[in-house]
Parts: sequence; structure tokens; C-alpha cells
Amino acid sequence: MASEKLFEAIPAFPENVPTAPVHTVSLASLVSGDATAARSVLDACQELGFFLLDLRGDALGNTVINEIDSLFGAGQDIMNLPAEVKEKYPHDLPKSFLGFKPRGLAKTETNEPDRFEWFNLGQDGLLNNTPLQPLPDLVHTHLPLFTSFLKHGQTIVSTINTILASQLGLAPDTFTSRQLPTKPSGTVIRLIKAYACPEEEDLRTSMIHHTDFGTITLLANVLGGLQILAPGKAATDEQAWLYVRPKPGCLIVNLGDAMVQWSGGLLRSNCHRIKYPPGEQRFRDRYSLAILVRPERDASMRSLVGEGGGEDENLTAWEWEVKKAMALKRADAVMESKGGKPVAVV
Ligand SMILES: O=C(O)CCC(=O)C(=O)O
Ligand SMILES: [Fe+2]
Repeated sequence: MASEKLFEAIPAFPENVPTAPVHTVSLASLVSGDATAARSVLDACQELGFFLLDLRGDALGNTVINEIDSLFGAGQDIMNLPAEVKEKYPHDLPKSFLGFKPRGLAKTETNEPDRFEWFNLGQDGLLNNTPLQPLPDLVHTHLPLFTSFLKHGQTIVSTINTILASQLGLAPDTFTSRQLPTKPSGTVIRLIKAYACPEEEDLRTSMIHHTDFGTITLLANVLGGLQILAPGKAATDEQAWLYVRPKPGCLIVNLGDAMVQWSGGLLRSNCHRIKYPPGEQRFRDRYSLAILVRPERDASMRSLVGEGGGEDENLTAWEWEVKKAMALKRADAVMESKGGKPVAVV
């Protein structure tokens, strides 16, 4: 998450809206090997699949806070490029989801057009695993910043993955060795612009509820609007959707479906969506920034805990992602939270 500076420039998140009970864990304590902090990461990743990571007090964390501040500025300019520029760099679905997605391309739960645009910048091009995707000049000028943010984010992801593997009694590199940033994957940096919601008819979902496909997502929010579904509740129950309150200096971390698959269901990927920002915040356009980490393209999706034997055991990450994307396209995918059983911690 960004520093205090960006939070001071927006209306405050109201005190009276129900928020999700998301734990905050400090990066500095994780890096120092604090056992209680490591245990809270595991608990959070089993109970809610979401936690806040406080970057303050850690040298890398402070660098990332500054990078996020800069990228919020750059990201706003990029998302506000003229439509005729963005149109030149569209998604090429289903082959590639890199580039810009225009507003309204997807639907929400109520079959209304979505209210957001995104831009996906692939890790492979940034780290020279493959040629760079075609990009507008403005993005080119910010490539050093994006690349630095990606590498730093990947270091944080690796810290979390190592802790999760160790807590589950697996070899510490079990998860990291299947998502090396130097290997081709679907990992992206994502910029999102969800449009302001000034009118009565705008008080609805901007991005449909979903779970992330990949392993770990690092998300920087300043305006509220992200909601997570309370575990055990139905997505149709509006009372069960709880806002995540963004906190200065903290990243929102959530697990995706690949971690559920690898952990044989022990870890949780939880449904979330973008709703209109609460209170006075809804009158602002909402920008967010994320790194969505995916397994290496050729990684096996075999479960690494328990008996295994599920239908996806023999797929590579790439085959698995294509299968999931096709199911979403056919709209027969059930968008529900996955995984999250209790575990005996070693
Ligand atoms: O912008 C946000 O807060 C959430 C975005 C999200 O869930 C996604 O891009 O997968
Ligand atoms: Fe998401």
C-alpha cells in the first residue's frame, strides 16, 4: 500500500461500514524469523486467504512503499491515456491477457457491464524471459520503475511462500521453486481503474466476484471498494460481503487457486470483488495496483500434500490456467472460495 501521503489526498474510509477481520502481519517480523508472525500468516491463509502485510520498519518494505507511491502517479496517467492509444494495445484473448481491457467487456453478477478497465504488464517481458509486449511510449518511460517494483514484490512473495511451506511441514522451497520469476509464467503487474460511482445506479459491483488463479497476489489499495466474502456464506448474501479497509504502508495479500491446488486444499483462496467505495470515497475514480503471481508455465499442478488424485493432478500450470479460463468463458465455473482446512502445524 501507499504511504500516508496518498491517503491524505482522499476522503477518509468511513468508520461505520462493516469491514472484514483481516489480520495485519509485519514484514520486518517475518524477515527476522518471528515464529508468532509466521504462524499468523498460516492462520490467515487458512481462515480468510487474506492478510495485510505492514511494510513499514523493513528496508525493502520502505522501498516498496515509495515505489507504490510513484506507480500510483504513473498508473493514473497510464489508465487515463486516450482511448485511441489504449485501443492499440488490447487483450488478445484467450491467447494473452496482457494489455488493456476496456470498461464493460465483462459482466457483473447482475449481467450488467463491469465498471473497470485494467492493464496487464507481463513479468516475462520485463525480465527478458520473452520479448517485451507491445506498449505505449508512456509505459516505456516507466519500465525501470515497474521492473524494480516487480523484483521487490517477488522477494516479498518468496518470503511468504517460504514461510507457508515451512509452516505446512514442506521443504521451504516447495512453493518458490515452482514459480521462479526467471521462468515463463502468466505473472503480471496489473493497474486497475474502477470508475467513480456518483449516481444511484452506480451503487453496484464494478468487478465481478472471483478468486485469483495464481499463487499470491500483492495488492495496493488507497480507496476502499475491495470486498471479501465471509467464509461459509453465499455470494448472493449481500450482508456477507465485507469491505477491506486499506491501511497506509500495508499491502493486501491474498492467495489464489494454485496454492489451494498445491496444498491439497489446506490453504484458502477467498472470493472477492470490487464494489463502489464507501461513503464520500465513491465520488472518486479508484486506482489500484497489483502483482498477480502465477506458477511457472511448465510447473506441475500435482498436489504436494496428502493423497492427491484430483482431476487436475497431471496438468501443467499453463494447461490448468487455460482450462480454468475456458470454464469462465462458458460461464459454467462456480465462483466460490476454495480450500482452508485446519492443519497440524509442525
Ligand atoms: O482492485 C482491487 O482492489 C482488486 C482487484 C482484483 O481482485 C483483481 O484484479 O484480481
Ligand atoms: Fe482478484
